[in-house]
Amino acid sequence: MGYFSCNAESATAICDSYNWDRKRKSKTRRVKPDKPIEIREFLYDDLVAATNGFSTESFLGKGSHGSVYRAILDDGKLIAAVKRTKYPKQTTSLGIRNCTTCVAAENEIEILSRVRHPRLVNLIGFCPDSNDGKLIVVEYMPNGTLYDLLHLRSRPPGWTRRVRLSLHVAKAAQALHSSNPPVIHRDIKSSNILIDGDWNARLGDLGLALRGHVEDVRVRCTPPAGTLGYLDPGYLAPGDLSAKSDVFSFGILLLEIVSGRNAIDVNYSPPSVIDWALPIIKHGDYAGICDRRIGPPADPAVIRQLAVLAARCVRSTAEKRPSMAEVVECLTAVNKRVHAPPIWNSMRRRVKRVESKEAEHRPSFGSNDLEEIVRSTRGSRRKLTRKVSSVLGAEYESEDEAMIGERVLRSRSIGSVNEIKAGKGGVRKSAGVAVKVPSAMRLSKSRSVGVLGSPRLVRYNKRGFLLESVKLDMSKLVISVDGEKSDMKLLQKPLVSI
Ligand SMILES: Nc1ncnc2c1ncn2[C@@H]1O[C@H](COP(=O)(O)OP(=O)(O)OP(=O)(O)O)[C@@H](O)[C@H]1O
Repeated sequence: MGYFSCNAESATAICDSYNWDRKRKSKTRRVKPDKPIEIREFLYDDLVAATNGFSTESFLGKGSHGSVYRAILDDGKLIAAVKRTKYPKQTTSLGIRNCTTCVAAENEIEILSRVRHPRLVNLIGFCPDSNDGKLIVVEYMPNGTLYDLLHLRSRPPGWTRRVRLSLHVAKAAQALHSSNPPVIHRDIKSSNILIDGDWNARLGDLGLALRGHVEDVRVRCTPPAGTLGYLDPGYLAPGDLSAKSDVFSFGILLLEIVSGRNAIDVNYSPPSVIDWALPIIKHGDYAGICDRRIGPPADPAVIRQLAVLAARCVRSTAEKRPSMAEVVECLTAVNKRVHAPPIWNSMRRRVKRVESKEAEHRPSFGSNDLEEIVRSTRGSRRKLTRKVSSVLGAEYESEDEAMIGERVLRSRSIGSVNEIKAGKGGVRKSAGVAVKVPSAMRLSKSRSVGVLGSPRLVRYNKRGFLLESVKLDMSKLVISVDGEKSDMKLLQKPLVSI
């Protein structure tokens, strides 16, 4: 027997339960009898005491259906969250059926009393005799919402955490979809994802959820609902609803997780994350949708798979979207990848670290027309050698070797410009740039350390610390070295005075 109404005195607190997992019912396995979900009934006064009279100190947040408070119960042994859904004043007992707030509260209790999962914000109990509204007691989530994590924290989460949280949400949605009868959440969004004490994501707020098969009268008669920005555009009438509407909302959430931008954000053009991200993904510029605060993940396959998955979830034809089970499978693979990156990723990360260190010191030259050349100041080669070797994790016997070492390694890691080999003088070409190279001087004279195989001009101070690093546009640049005693000059665009 399940829970039907909180108003009924006889409301049953023990309901049918662990039915989300189809595998549990597989014929090949011995099916254990389902453990009943225990739902507690709380006294109003106990909840008032547990929340210190619904005080501001206990206040956790406010949603469209009421406020949420932290409650200390069972002599401090249980910390829970109490959702206080206030009924509008004009609501009479007859009007409760038409009051969306009342329906949402009833609905949440009814569904959560039948479905339980480690990735959901599970129901602990309720208070049946509150006269001005409903009190729902759910598991307390001490680390806020995914929305806070993505948009309000000063330190944004990294890729490992983002992928892990996405997988948790997908698992929660899959659990709902695979329960019998299925549950469609209808309001998957970052503010409905709560973060528990172990930093796992939990899907909460089942106020709009629908339990039943799509052909059931109740499902067929419930008007569309959801949150703008996450709502499936194909869900215009009750009959359009399917689990794929949740998949759409999840796709938007995934784009939000990857990009760190809101589902609708007027600071972007276009404001809708889907209109903004899809053209970029279609061009194959997966890194272009990454949250700029953290940059793309070390392994490009991670962002590619996330972007492609999100794009599949938000397809306009619902049938073409993957099922939530498929989404879980895909994210499980991405999660493995992001946790155990290939060995070359560590190399890539080290090079990135070097680049970001350079960027910290980079002055703004007011021009983007710069590509890569490397140069050092006089008398600093020994220090430079040390710096380079420490960065690259290798020691070099001589300064010449160090320069060649830096040139080759940089060139490989960036992989964009041809190498210029040290040796006899003459004119060499690299990436379409003519470089006059005097013999011997490049590496043995202290002033100029030569041209490296990457389009960046770097200046060091006397102590060998990086002062500036400038990108150069190789197509507009000619570099010449005026004999053995002089430095390199930029002939066409003297943007940097050395
Ligand atoms: N179980 C919980 N544990 C801790 N804090 C919670 C919990 N549930 C909700 N909150 C906090 O209360 C706030 C309001 O939650 P609620 O679910 O009522 O609304 P919402 O999801 O933010 O908005 P809406 O009702 O419009 O969907 C949340 O943003 C969160 O900060």
